[in-house]
Amino acid sequence: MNYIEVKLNINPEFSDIFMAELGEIGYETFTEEAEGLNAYITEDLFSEENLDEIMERYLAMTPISYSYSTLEKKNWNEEWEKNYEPILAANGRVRVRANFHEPDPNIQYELLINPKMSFGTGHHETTSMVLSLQMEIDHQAKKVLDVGCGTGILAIFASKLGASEVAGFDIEEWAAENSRENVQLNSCENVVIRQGTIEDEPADQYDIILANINRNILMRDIPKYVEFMKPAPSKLIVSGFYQHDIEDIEKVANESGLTKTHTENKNNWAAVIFERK
Ligand SMILES: C[S@@+](CC[C@H](N)C(=O)[O-])C[C@H]1O[C@@H](n2cnc3c(N)ncnc32)[C@H](O)[C@@H]1O
Repeated sequence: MNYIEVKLNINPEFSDIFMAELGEIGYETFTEEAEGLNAYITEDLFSEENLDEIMERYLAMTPISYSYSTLEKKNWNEEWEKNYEPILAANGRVRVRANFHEPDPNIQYELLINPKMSFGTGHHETTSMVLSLQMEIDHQAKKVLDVGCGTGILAIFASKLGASEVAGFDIEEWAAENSRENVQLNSCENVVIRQGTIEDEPADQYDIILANINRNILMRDIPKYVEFMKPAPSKLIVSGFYQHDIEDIEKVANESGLTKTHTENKNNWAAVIFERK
């Protein structure tokens, strides 16, 4: 099956919104370029009418234009591979790669992540900082929950670090599907992935909760995450917010009975470990 490559000239601030919109109508993969967003869909699902309908809805808010072309299968693979380089995290102890990259036997942990359209390859500061904070925590025989699992990268790493059971969930169905594919690629048999929010999660108690989401969702949901934490010394690792938001996040966490034990910063992004008192 050939793929259609759609080149969208849009303001990068709108990338997430367009990925969500296009994801709904069958686009599988996205690459962010200097001049906008490239989106890929199989030829049978491509419809210029659907694309125009989305463009019309956003035209009043932001300038948009697009062009498209058919990619032969060979070109498609080249395009995908060209845009995704393996990345090292946690001081070189973790390497995130796709299954078409060569393995590196010198690396302690290799995570196989084919991101499709979900966030989470380790290229983003927040993901790589959470991977690095996970290395600081003993996962052996622990129960772990990954909130907003994206590609499943943090849940997969928890399993590789020795967790006994791992659950992950994401509000987006495509992210849950992509996480399940990546869980299989990494042969992590003790990881289950669900679609939904914390409200949909079956009552359970975890030693470690990972939540790389964003400031507002964390501010709202940290008290709910605490209901899923085992008694002290269970831990919550959060990221997805800026350094200047730490104070607000910490206030909510303190009010829920948590204490900050570690902080990491990279390019203004922050990641924090909280522990139950
Ligand atoms: C910043 S990404 C992080 C992905 C991955 N955990 C990582 O560290 O790279 C946040 C993810 O949370 C999901 N999300 C946003 N709001 C959510 C909510 N209320 N409940 C569950 N997932 C949510 C998004 O769909 C997205 O996949």
